[in-house]
Amino acid sequence: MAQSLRFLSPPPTVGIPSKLSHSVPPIPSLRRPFPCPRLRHAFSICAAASPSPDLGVVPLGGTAASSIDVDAVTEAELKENGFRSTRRTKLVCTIGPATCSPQQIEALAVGGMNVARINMCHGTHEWHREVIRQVRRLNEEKGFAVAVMMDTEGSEIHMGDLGGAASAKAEDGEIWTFSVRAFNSPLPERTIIVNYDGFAEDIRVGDLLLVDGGMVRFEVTEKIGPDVKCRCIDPGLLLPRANLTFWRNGRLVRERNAMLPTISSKDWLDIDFGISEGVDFIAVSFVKSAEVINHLKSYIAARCRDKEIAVLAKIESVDSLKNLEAIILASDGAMVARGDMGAQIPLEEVPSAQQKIVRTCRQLNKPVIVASQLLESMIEYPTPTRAEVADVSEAVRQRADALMLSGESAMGQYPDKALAVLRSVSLRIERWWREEKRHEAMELPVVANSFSDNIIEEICNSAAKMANNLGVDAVFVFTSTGHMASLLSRCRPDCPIFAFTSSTSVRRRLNLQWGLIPFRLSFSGDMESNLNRTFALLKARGMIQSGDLVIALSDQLQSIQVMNVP
Ligand SMILES: Nc1ncnc2c1ncn2[C@@H]1O[C@H](COP(=O)(O)OP(=O)(O)O)[C@@H](O)[C@H]1O
Ligand SMILES: C=C(OP(=O)(O)O)C(=O)O
Ligand SMILES: [K+]
Ligand SMILES: [Mg+2]
Repeated sequence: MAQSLRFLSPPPTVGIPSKLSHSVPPIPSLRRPFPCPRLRHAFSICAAASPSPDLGVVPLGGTAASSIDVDAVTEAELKENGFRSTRRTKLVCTIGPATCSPQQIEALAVGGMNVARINMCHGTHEWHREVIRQVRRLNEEKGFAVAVMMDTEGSEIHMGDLGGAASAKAEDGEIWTFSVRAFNSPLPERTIIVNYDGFAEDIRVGDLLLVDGGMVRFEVTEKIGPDVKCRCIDPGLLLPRANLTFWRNGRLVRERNAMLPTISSKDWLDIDFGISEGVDFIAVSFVKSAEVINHLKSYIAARCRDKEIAVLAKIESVDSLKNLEAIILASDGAMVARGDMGAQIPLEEVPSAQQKIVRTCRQLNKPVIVASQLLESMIEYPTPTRAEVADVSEAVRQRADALMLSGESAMGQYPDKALAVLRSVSLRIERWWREEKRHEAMELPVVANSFSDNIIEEICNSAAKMANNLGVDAVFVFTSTGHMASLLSRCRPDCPIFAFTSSTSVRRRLNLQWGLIPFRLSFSGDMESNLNRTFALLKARGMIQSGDLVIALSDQLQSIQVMNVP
């Protein structure tokens, strides 16, 4: 009964559809992210009191006790615009052929990328390894905390690689053959290879075959052994390895393909690769239940005792919506994967599903990413549609932790401009909602499962409330695991949260969460000396000023301190 997926050879790593094949423009001179001449320097900062007069030359990797790691972009933002105007919504960019060079990755980091996503549906391990190393190098050399997210392929049914062509146009009324046969290249005309052996058996004459969630539609007209003949009824562009779903009587068909494993054997190899390269997040495609998340988490825990990798559940299938709460509870975060979700449930149900997922994640204190087609038209055009801006602003208004670019940054013509749009829309909408005081206060259930955790949680809730009522400039939190920072983020306070942690990997993981500005800093159990040193370090760089009002917390001390920076 078990069905298997055959995995077709990966596509050429730099195959961009011909209508999109331009070279990627340099960082646009207009709308430059931050007009800051200091972006070229490295950013481990020495305390003013430090014996070294040379600010900024602490060993890279920032292990010196008297240093603090922060990137130039954050520094410039804090210095020039103040705490209040920092962006709270985090940005994830999918790296692809349009953005894989060191210069392009740096341009994205400078433009506000908090997390780089690599999609294991595409590219080779060598290609992905190079991207991961570039991100790491950038972090080490320039003080960034860009996290790496690996997104698994999952057992989805998808097309082959079009015999090397970058794309193929399917016209209205044309008959195409979808086949599970192994063809020698060149492929016969109008033939598509399907990676799922059970395809011809599961599908029936009269079914609708949706490519890429409905970008192109076919009706099944005939089955001949392994070949399925289909008539194109909604024309469009077929892209290599596009995903396939089939519908019968207005509903998604889930035959034996529903029994395919969530994590395929190829996914396990990719996961081993991700573990050995030290990615920060693994996003699991087509999650159906909490078990698979628990399984992966224990697998990771057994393989890497020293480093933690957070597991994100992609909510995109019918089953994941049914088991939403259990899945989110088991995970370290979630993604609203609207691309496939829109092929699995009626499109008009996607917005309410998004709202529900975002809400559930916040209640359970898990970061959530809203993904797919946020700025789809910017794959080809330099400005977004008004509808896209409205969609982005809705996700910001829902106070999702992060927004994600897919094709816009992976293979579009305007990756930097797309990122700039996410950034400026986020900033504007956040400011608007703060000014209008329009954020509904959300009832936050207790998530702690021990009394001491409960104390920490209450401290965070109270500190966030005090921060709003007193109009403080920032909340400072000294956190070793990041947990206290994330509890503060959950409260979505009006002011930014400066999260100080001694671990570079915790710092990167915190970079996915709403409102957190993560710094790497070694600190002790002595809160007074931590604070004095932190104030001195930040003041020396002009990131805070005497008189700024700050609330300070630490996960080693059960207290809330309110003070002016001396
Ligand atoms: N590593 C890569 N190599 C080649 N192309 C890629 C890569 N990553 C992404 N792409 C391209 O960017 C498009 C959008 O990315 P994404 O949304 O992550 O994938 P998908 O369309 O498969 O869901 C992909 O369809 C593919 O054409
Ligand atoms: C993010 C998604 O997953 P992928 O791009 O891997 O299909 C999605 O389906 O929206
Ligand atoms: K994927
Ligand atoms: Mg998907």
